[in-house]
Amino acid sequence: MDLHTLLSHLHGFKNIPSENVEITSIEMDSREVKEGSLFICVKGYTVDGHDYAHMAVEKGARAIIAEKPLNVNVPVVIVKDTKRAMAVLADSFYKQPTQKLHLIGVTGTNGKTTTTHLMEHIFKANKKKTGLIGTIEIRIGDDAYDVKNTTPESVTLQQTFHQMVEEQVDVAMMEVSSHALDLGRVHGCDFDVAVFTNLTQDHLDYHKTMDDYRRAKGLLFAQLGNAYNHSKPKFAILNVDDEATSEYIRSTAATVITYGIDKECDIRATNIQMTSAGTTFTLVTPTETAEVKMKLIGKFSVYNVLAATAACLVSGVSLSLIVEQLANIEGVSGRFEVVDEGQPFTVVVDYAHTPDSLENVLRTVKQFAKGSIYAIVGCGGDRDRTKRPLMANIAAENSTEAVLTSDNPRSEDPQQILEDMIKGISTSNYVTIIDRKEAIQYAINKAERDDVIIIAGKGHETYQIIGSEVFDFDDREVARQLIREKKS
Ligand SMILES: CC(=O)N[C@H]1[C@@H](OP(=O)(O)OP(=O)(O)OC[C@H]2O[C@@H](n3ccc(=O)[nH]c3=O)[C@H](O)[C@@H]2O)O[C@H](CO)[C@@H](O)[C@@H]1O[C@H](C)C(=O)N[C@@H](C)C(=O)N[C@H](CCC(=O)O)C(=O)O
Ligand SMILES: Nc1ncnc2c1ncn2[C@@H]1O[C@H](COP(=O)(O)OP(=O)(O)OP(=O)(O)O)[C@@H](O)[C@H]1O
Ligand SMILES: N[C@H](CCC[C@H](N)C(=O)O)C(=O)O
Ligand SMILES: [Mg+2]
Repeated sequence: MDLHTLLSHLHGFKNIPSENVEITSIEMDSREVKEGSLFICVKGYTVDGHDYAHMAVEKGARAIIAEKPLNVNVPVVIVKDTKRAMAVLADSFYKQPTQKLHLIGVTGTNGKTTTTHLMEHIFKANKKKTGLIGTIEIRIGDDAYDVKNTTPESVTLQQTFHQMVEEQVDVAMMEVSSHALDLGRVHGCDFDVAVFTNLTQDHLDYHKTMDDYRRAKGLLFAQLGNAYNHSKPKFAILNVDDEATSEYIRSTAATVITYGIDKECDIRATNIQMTSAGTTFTLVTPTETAEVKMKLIGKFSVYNVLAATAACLVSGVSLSLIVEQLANIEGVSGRFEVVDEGQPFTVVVDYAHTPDSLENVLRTVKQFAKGSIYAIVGCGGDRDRTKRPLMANIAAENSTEAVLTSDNPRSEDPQQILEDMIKGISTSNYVTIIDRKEAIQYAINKAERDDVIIIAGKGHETYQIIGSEVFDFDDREVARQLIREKKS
């Protein structure tokens, strides 16, 4: 595509350079630039992409998009906000792929990965080719690709949608993080369905206040229906039991479908019965009622199932197929994943890394545990510090013994993170063990028949980030090995 055609998609933009050039790719990282690239300079949190413009030109960039004049010998197009321009240009370069897909976006503090994976399972059973973008990986059909972020930057995102269109994907579902909404990564995406799971504390390092965080998530619902194709019906699927929903209802032009448990709504679960082996409930929609039986447990799982069900229903899947599929869903990698080596106690690996998710998961364990509960918990470095004392307190209050340890300390001192955590605890039922493997070993050595060990925070992650080094570490593998050692 040539530069002039590409720039014509920047609405109202007049500052078009006289020289036209052929553009063969869009890049925001100078290291990725190839002959023919358009390089977009983005001011980051670590460095400023403008400082890499020369390197980009040396590597073959034919034009630059920047926020200030640059002394280089290729056309420089100056815009106010390169990130937002990048999203629009990427959408145009890849020929508006989201207009050709049925696109479902899921936002909320907890449950995004779980909800999108439930939907993927149901759509696949409905014989649709699926695309999935989120924390664990990108999937197109059955092919998986690694990801760096839950919601990728716009260029990667649009390129992924383009690949999905090429591979004839029918329905795409993605997690939309608050960072992505705030940073304009999904600007220009034509969502057909937007789902809200819940809003509780997280990411206050980035958003500063809960109001800012709530507003960022709300952008998904405000954006819904404002994009290109107004003739297609748009749906906002909202959790009626969450306080933020009333604001999101006001901010969207789409048809609102509410779901929940406690309050009146369109898609509701009643008569919820739970054992350690699974959950049953009656699912009531405006037109149908069905009995759901599933292996997932916890009230939070019922919410995720309702959200996924609502999104599938408005996308044309029958309730009978949804209910049939819910019965055989095993769960999502690293979410309440049981490590079973035949030991007489239970070990669960879970991705709870926020106060609310930790409380939900520990309360669920408490409901069924016959013996002691060991809660192994850490808090990420370079992330929301205010959640540390809250999470430690929740761990101590809802367990027999909390084992506080490291969870990706990154550039921070792990000992300091533990000290931030223990400030929230007023009881004495905790130990601190910096080394995560030793922490897991401590609990496994202590566990007796019927006890439950919950290893929280890392779920599917297969690494531990200490300083700038990334070490192999998989809670499930470490636990498995230690259980075997204990048995022998
Ligand atoms: C805070 C944040 O969002 N950071 C993202 C940001 O990094 P950054 O601002 O540090 O980038 P930078 O290193 O300063 O680089 C600035 C620019 O210079 C360019 N550059 C840099 C070096 C070079 O040699 N040449 C060059 O051109 C970079 O490509 C970039 O365009 O841009 C990177 C490139 O896209 C992202 O990968 C990175 O996400 C990091 C990994 C991250 O941890 N983000 C988290 C906070 C995040 O976004 N999380 C959300 C939510 C997670 C959830 O709750 O599920 C997510 O969606 O993942
Ligand atoms: N609906 C929910 N409400 C509260 N907690 C939940 C809910 N669903 C899952 N959880 C808890 O949160 C953890 C993370 O779930 P999941 O990965 O689905 O969330 P996410 O929103 O994708 O998280 P992230 O922001 O890290 O991508 C789970 O392991 C579980 O402990
Ligand atoms: N997407 C979340 C994941 C946190 C997972 C936890 N293991 C940590 O590293 O803090 C984040 O980057 O804040
Ligand atoms: Mg996720």
